[in-house]
Amino acid sequence: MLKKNVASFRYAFHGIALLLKTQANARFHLLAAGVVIVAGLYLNVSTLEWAILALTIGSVVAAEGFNTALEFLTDLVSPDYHELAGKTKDVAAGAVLITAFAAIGVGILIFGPKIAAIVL
Ligand SMILES: Nc1ncnc2c1ncn2[C@@H]1O[C@H](COP(=O)(O)OP(=O)(O)OP(=O)(O)O)[C@@H](O)[C@H]1O
Repeated sequence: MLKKNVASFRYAFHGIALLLKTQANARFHLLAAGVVIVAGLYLNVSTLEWAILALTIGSVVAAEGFNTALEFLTDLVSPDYHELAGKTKDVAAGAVLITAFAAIGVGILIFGPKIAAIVL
C-alpha cells in the first residue's frame, strides 16, 4: 500500500518535471510565481492574501499542466489535422489564459494598494 503511494508520488513528480522541461510557458509561470513570492515577502502580505496568492499560483500552474496533458493526448490520438483536435487544444489554451487573467486581477487587488502606498 505504502509502496504504491510512493510510486504514485514518483509518477506525479515525474509529470511536474516533464511539464517544466517541455513547456516554456510553465517555466515562465514558475518564474512569475517566484517574483510574486518575493514581492509578497517584501510588501508584508497578510495570511489571507498569502492563501489567495497560493491558490492563484497553483491554479495557473495546474491549468498549464492540464493543458500540456491534453496536448500530449491530442497529438497521440490525432497526429494529423482534425477540427476537433484543434478545438481541444484551443479550449485548453483558453482555460490557461482565463487563469492567467484572473491571476493578474488578484495581483492588482493585492499588490496595487500596497505599491500605491509606497509610490504615492
Ligand atoms: N492535430 C491538429 N488538428 C487541428 N489543429 C491543430 C492540431 N494540432 C494543433 N492544432 C492547432 O494549432 C494550435 C497550436 O498547436 P500546438 O500543438 O503547437 O499547441 P501550442 O499551444 O502552440 O503548444 P505549445 O505549448 O507546445 O507551444 C492549436 O491551438 C490548434 O488550433
